[in-house]
Amino acid sequence: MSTQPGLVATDLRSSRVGPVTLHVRPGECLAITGPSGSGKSLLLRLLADLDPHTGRVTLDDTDAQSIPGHVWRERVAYFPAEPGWWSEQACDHVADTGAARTLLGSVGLSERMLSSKIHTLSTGERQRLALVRGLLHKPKVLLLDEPTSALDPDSTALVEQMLAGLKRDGTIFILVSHNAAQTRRFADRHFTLRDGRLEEGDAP
Ligand SMILES: Nc1ncnc2c1ncn2[C@@H]1O[C@H](COP(=O)(O)OP(=O)(O)OP(=O)(O)O)[C@@H](O)[C@H]1O
Repeated sequence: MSTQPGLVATDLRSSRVGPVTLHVRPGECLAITGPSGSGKSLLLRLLADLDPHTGRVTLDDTDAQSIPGHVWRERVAYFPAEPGWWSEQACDHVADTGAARTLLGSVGLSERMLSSKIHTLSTGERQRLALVRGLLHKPKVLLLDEPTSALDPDSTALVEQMLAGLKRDGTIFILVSHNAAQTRRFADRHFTLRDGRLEEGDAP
């Protein structure tokens, strides 16, 4: 049994962010707000071990440095505000179309979308497809960077509903969002990133 269940960052820092120390427990969502350019995305990238840093990050006592980077990022998945694509065909990004079908439906997308080319999809469709792509690995931590910025209110509600189910099942969330109403709805604790450091406060 882990002695510190959840995601723990200790004295995490890079040239632009930190030191940051935090502990997010299973089923908890921590929201991070702060001015544009304050380093919110960079902090998510440090937690996903995508950029050079010092300090330590563990998930259920497993140190990020003790397992291969791609395995860490399947468990601690970073969803950037602008997802990248490595193939023109949508289906190439989804290994298990059966599992994808249910997830696509839950965020208001049709399975037919998998036969589309990425550049023909709308920004909001790409945003939801990127979410589905990452969720197929069943991550224990979701690092969400403006996850519904391109979505209309109905699609946003669907995405939040799907994410709330994962949260109830114990998935950990760190949500970066300029959408104050969304962070109030979804997050349990609220932080602002100021001068590279996290300050806990009230819901915005
Ligand atoms: N790869 C990089 N190399 C150098 N500087 C970078 C790099 N990525 C980001 N920065 C800089 O670091 C700072 C923080 O960027 P970051 O993307 O984390 O901001 P943010 O708080 O997420 O902003 P926003 O709310 O606009 O998304 C910015 O000044 C940005 O220009």
